[in-house]
Parts: sequence; C-alpha cells; structure tokens
Amino acid sequence: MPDATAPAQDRIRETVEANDVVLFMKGTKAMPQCGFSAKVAGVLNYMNVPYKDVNVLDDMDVRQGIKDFSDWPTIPQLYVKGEFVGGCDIITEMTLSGELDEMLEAKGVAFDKDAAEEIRKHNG
Ligand SMILES: N[C@@H](CCC(=O)N[C@@H](CS)C(=O)NCC(=O)O)C(=O)O
Ligand code: FES
Repeated sequence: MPDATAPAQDRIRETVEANDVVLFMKGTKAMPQCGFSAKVAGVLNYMNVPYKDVNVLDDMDVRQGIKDFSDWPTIPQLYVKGEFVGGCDIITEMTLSGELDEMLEAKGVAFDKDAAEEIRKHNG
C-alpha cells in the first residue's frame, strides 16, 4: 500500500489505480486466513493471474475502508482495472460460467486459459 499515514480511502484508490488486479483479502495469497479469501486467491493463483494481494487484517482502516469504497459489506473484494468485480460468491460463479475469463480478456489481463478450463472441468 502507499504511504501508510495517508487516509485509507486515498490509499485504497491509489492501490486499485496502480495495479491492474487487486484482491483485498484476509491473509496473503500465499497464506490466506479465511476460506472465502482462500477460494478467490486459489482461483487467481491457479489461473496465473498477476495480482496484488492486500491483507486487510494488517490494517483495520483498510478493512473498514474497502467496504465503504465499494459499498460492499464483506471481504474478499476483487478489483480489475480499478473496478470492483465481486466477492467470493460472484467470483466463483463468474469462474464457472466463463464470465471471469471474458472480463479478463476484455480488460487485457493475461491469465492461463487452460487452467480456467481445468477448474470448470472439475467443478462443472
Ligand atoms: N458471501 C461472501 C463471503 C465473504 C464474507 O462473508 N466475509 C465476511 C467474513 S470473512 C466478512 O468480510 N465480514 C466482515 C469483516 O470480517 O470485516 C462473498 O461472496 O464474498
Ligand atoms: S474470517 Fe471467519 S469467515 Fe472469514
């Protein structure tokens, strides 16, 4: 995150503007601390999507601030190109429907299409 002393809304905005894909989550992409965060990070990791993980458990202002930013009450929250996409339920649904692939392609974010197909094959 940018300057830790800046207001949370400013830091959040800077972070989603500076990174094509950002996942606000509990824990880290390598060590998620909640099943909902683990599920979304797991999909992104498996699909080889380059993304920044922000651990909201490290900063209570960001934990609350991200809910205000998106007007969405829970963590995880995925942002692509500055836009809020969804939480665990939405990302799971979009992964299985192929919508996530379409959205990433439309926004020019690289990912492993075969891995996405693998997820669908095993969860269809
Ligand atoms: N149905 C939600 C599940 C996520 C969820 O319920 N998160 C809760 C528990 S981790 C949450 O963020 N609560 C507020 C908080 O812990 O700050 C989704 O699709 O993302
Ligand atoms: S931390 Fe308990 S459900 Fe996410």
